[in-house]
Amino acid sequence: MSIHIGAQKGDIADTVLLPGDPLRAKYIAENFLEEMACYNEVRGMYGYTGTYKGKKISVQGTGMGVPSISIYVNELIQSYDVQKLIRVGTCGAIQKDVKVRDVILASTSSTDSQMNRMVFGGIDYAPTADFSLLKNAYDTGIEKGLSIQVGNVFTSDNFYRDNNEELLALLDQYNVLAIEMESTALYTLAAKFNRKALSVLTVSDHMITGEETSAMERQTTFNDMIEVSLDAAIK
Ligand SMILES: O=P(O)(O)O[C@H]1O[C@H](CO)[C@@H](O)[C@H]1O
Ligand SMILES: O=c1cc[nH]c(=O)[nH]1
Repeated sequence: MSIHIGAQKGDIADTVLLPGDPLRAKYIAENFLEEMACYNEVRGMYGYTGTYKGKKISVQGTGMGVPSISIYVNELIQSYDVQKLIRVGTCGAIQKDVKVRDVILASTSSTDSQMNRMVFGGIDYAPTADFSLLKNAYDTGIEKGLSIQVGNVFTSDNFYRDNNEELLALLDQYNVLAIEMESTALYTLAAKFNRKALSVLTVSDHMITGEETSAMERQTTFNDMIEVSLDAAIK
């Protein structure tokens, strides 16, 4: 057991999907995994292990924001030796040609996260996706005929920002596709421990046009993202 995950070693697969919302973890386990069992209920942050197309896969909620996902990624790697970590999250689109329900593969992530500043000080580290996972996910998405975008996302410590309009204009100008709150931590920790990581994101709302999905849709569905992630994980 680790501090925040009540599993024994061996209960968790070496590949783990990571939704921010623990109820999305439950949805994925119940709808996509066979022979699944719940290994974690600590803090309601559900974790499940099952099989997908015969391969052992786990899915673990991470909570929202860099501090929360950092706890789960650290423990999954250091206590359970997890090798491949794939975030299955939601994001708000910035670019006009990115539409609600599109799937984004974050090749890299920019950030205002204080946690990375504490690690890197004055250096601008570039958190980066694992290329093999990114390629597998991209190829899978194209095979499925999805509207799939690859690029830079912005990981913010802040959901409600006072300077939102200025920030969106700046990120738009520099071709950032969308905003979310965890990818930088995932990529930075994966690099630190030499693991493979990818963030697959569904656009849940558009920050320029105001179009959005329902809370229920964010909690469940988004099946394209889940299938792309599971198929990329086992390729
Ligand atoms: O849907 P999840 O994976 O939680 O991701 C996004 O949604 C949350 C904000 O509503 C943040 O965690 C953000 O990154
Ligand atoms: O962090 C996030 C996630 C989804 N939508 C947003 O606007 N921000």
